[in-house]
Amino acid sequence: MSSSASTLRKQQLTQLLAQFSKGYARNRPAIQRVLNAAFAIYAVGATYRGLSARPSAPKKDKGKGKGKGDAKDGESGKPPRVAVDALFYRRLSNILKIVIPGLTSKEALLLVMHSSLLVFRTVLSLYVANLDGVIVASLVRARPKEFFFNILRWLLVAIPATWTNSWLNFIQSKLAIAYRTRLTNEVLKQYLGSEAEGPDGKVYYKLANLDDRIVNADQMITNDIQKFSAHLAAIYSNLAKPVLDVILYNYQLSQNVGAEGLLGLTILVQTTAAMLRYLTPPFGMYTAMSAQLSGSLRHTHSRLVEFAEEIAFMRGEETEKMLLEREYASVMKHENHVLNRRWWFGCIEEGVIKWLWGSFGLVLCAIPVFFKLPGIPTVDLGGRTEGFITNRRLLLSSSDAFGRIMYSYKDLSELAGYTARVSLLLDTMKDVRKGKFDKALVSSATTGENAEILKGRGEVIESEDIQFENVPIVTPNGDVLVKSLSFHVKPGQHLLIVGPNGCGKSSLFRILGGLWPVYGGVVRKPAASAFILIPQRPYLSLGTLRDQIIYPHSKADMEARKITDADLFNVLSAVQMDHIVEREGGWDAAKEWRDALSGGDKQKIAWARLFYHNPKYAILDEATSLVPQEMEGLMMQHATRLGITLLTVSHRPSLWQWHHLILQYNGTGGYVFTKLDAERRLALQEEKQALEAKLLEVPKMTERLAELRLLAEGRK
Ligand SMILES: Nc1ncnc2c1ncn2[C@@H]1O[C@H](COP(=O)(O)OP(=O)(O)OP(=O)(O)O)[C@@H](O)[C@H]1O
Repeated sequence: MSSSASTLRKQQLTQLLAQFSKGYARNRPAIQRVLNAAFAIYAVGATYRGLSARPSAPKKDKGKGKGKGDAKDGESGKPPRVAVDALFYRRLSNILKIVIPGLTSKEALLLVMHSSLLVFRTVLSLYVANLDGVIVASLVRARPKEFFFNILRWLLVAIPATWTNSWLNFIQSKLAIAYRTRLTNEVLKQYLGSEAEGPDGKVYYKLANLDDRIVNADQMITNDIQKFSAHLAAIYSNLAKPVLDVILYNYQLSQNVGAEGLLGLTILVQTTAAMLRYLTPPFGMYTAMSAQLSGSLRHTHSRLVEFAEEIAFMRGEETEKMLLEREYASVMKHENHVLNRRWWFGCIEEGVIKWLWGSFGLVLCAIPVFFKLPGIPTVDLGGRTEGFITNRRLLLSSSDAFGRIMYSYKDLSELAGYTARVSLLLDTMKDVRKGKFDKALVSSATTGENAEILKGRGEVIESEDIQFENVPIVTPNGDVLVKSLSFHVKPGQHLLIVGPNGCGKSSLFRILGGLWPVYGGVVRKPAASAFILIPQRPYLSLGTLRDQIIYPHSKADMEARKITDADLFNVLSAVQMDHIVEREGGWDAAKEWRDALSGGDKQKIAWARLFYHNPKYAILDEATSLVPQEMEGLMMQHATRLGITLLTVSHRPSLWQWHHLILQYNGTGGYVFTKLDAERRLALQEEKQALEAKLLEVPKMTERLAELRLLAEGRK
């Protein structure tokens, strides 16, 4: 009884299975369609999930401004927090708005061309995969005519294929250049924002002096932007094309071997891919760190070039070498570490992507050979070979495309690294333009009255005169040099500023020039264009001799002012430098003027520049320290004759006679502002010096007196 029941159950089961396979075979085309559609959705979804943001790590620096945390991490030697996360996509989308400003922009057009070519290339590849199978089949079937005809087709396909690849590379490079240009233009616009923008300008100065976040802006603007652009241009083809390829190749493959096999293969590939992704080292962080370290090394080298003379005289070679070696060693340590991680990751990657997935694929290609698939007719040896070759090629292309999606995660991480660097630059510039600075403060800045001063903001009002009313002088790191400074200078009244080193004499000029913020009180002053500064070591630009005198004007500006070379010659005569026109080879001679002129000559050229511009006010910061006294007198006289009001910092008493007012700092936060009676002051100075000289004699005289006393007493 029981055995007949089990036989019945078996029969029922067999019937059920037969019904199922009949039903499956009947509905297979529909099932295939569903599986294919599911695969396409899955491929896009998996790629999206793989590339989409993981939640950013929580910020430790709560309360600080946006971007500050990253910046601090980046520049303080700690690894910057860089990953393919929400923060990366936010940063990237901000930068994308700059590099692709609109749908009708050149960049958008290039992207459309690029995408069309990518699709075209995939279609060609599908055609070539089929052709490959057909060629081998004609070989196996020993049909020479068919074989040669197919070879001809192969050669004909090569024409658009090679053309497409060349075009793709060309357009990708064009895109990289276009991105770089957009980004560089935007950065330069903000970096060198003109003074017409008022307090928002002079970002290059503020980045270097008022903020600690960026130590090597030059490296970021040149190298990092270029690398970012190249990566961004490449990532599109590295991602878009493989995703398209995976879908199209797999669709074609599923037609040949059945969507079921493909489903199994996908499950296996995805499992190993997840493992691979888990093992991927943080390449984004490595890239950002690498850029930061090499920037720092370059910065140290550029300091050596800039201060070569000073270092040579100080015999500082050993110290500089040590500094350079230390920087280089940090770069190398990091690069070696990255290299090691790349090495072992490369082994695992190739093992999995090429070999393991390759074996899965071969099994898949064998399905139509070993199993009879419903809906696919039985074929001869040639047909089987054709199918195998085509499938294998499709599979190789598909696994190559999938591999590229995997590899592109690495590219994406690197792009995240460069995106972090470029964003740091853009964010810091934005903050600096808004007057938000991030600088290490001195300890006194956070206590008592000083902290109160730092919280405040003063008022700047445009006026003909220069008037400070209760204005504190505060350094960028929060050191309060003078708590409340008040003085008033009218046009024509030359002001002399004196005081011990580091008391804030030049800092006053930085406030006048709009470089440092005003923390309190009221500053009345003309626009920054009414000032010309002559420092002790004047700046000489790249360009011709003429450019040195008229800087920052161009020759066109000069001509627009109706000034000729003959006028410039007169300007040079005023500082007794007219001979250099002939000596240096004419007005259009261009050289490195920093090296071609002596220290005193540079100061005289800067004075000539002052006479050319003829501004309302001249700021002279030890501007005559290297010229003879009689020359100094001539230059002062000429400036006064032109109606330029002088604001002078100098330790030379010979300059006193040219000034009407004096602002004297005492070095401990106090000051005296008064009329300068040069004659009286000189007389007092002379008397003081005479007394000091006499005082120096006192010990000698005391000693001699003691000797004389002994002699007088007859003891010697
Ligand atoms: N960019 C800066 N960042 C931080 N501190 C600065 C900066 N520039 C100047 N200081 C500080 O401000 C203080 C005053 O400098 P300032 O150049 O005004 O001195 P000074 O009176 O002109 O001295 P000297 O006669 O030696 O030229 C100094 O302690 C200096 O360290």
